Amino acid sequence: MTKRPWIGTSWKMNKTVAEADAFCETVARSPFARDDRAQLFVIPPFTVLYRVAQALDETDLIVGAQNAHWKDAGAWTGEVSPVQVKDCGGRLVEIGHSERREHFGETDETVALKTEAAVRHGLVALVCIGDTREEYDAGRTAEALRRQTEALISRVDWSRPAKVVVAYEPVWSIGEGGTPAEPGFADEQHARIKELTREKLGFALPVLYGGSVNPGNCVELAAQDHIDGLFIGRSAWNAEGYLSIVSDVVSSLS
Ligand SMILES: O=C(CO)[C@H](O)COP(=O)(O)O
Repeated sequence: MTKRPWIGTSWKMNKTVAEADAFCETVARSPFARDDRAQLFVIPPFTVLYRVAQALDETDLIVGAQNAHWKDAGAWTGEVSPVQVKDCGGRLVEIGHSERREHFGETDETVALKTEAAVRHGLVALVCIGDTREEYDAGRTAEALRRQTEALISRVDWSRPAKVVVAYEPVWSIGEGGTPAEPGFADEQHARIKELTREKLGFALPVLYGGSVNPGNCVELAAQDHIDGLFIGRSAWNAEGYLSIVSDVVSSLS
């Protein structure tokens, strides 16, 4: 069966309004703006979420937010709710990125609450999990992934349609100084996560790989049996870089 990979990027805390506009213009004009060989997605910061959703409205890209609270509204200064994300045109919420776990107190429990809320509001919950350098060095990758996977699925009402996608992002592979996971190693972890979700839910959740994806490793990573797509940071912040990875991956899989 031919794969239809997810290929997307989070801009993290980057891009002005003008830079966001330029990215969207390039992507919207490209042949990949409407291409059913891949599911493209882009996750801008909140400051331009509405604008990016509008700019990409005529394309097949999914636009999402980098976080959303578990409550619908209320006295939660500095937070944004899933209702507000939807209102801005967001269709996806990224949850539990390692930078939020490390710097903003995100825990397995808040990830579970946010995943449940995003799903309840019909959003795609893109939930990031990953082993830290210490866990990896101690041979505790499997244990870390089991704990985080069990948490993320724990509160969702699976008797209703639920759109949940997992991103395996080894913490040691992310950002400047990160080491991309070897494709074979990544594939083994993806297989593990998928098997665990199958065991618990009766079906396997899609699992994307993230962490130093670049033009040199994207094709091999995307070709792995259990890798359902790529979640890219730095190499996709420039629209041309993003589209070139999309083009390479899509043509290698077609
Ligand atoms: O979230 C990520 C993808 O948007 C992830 O942190 C990977 O970042 P990168 O190492 O800069 O690709």
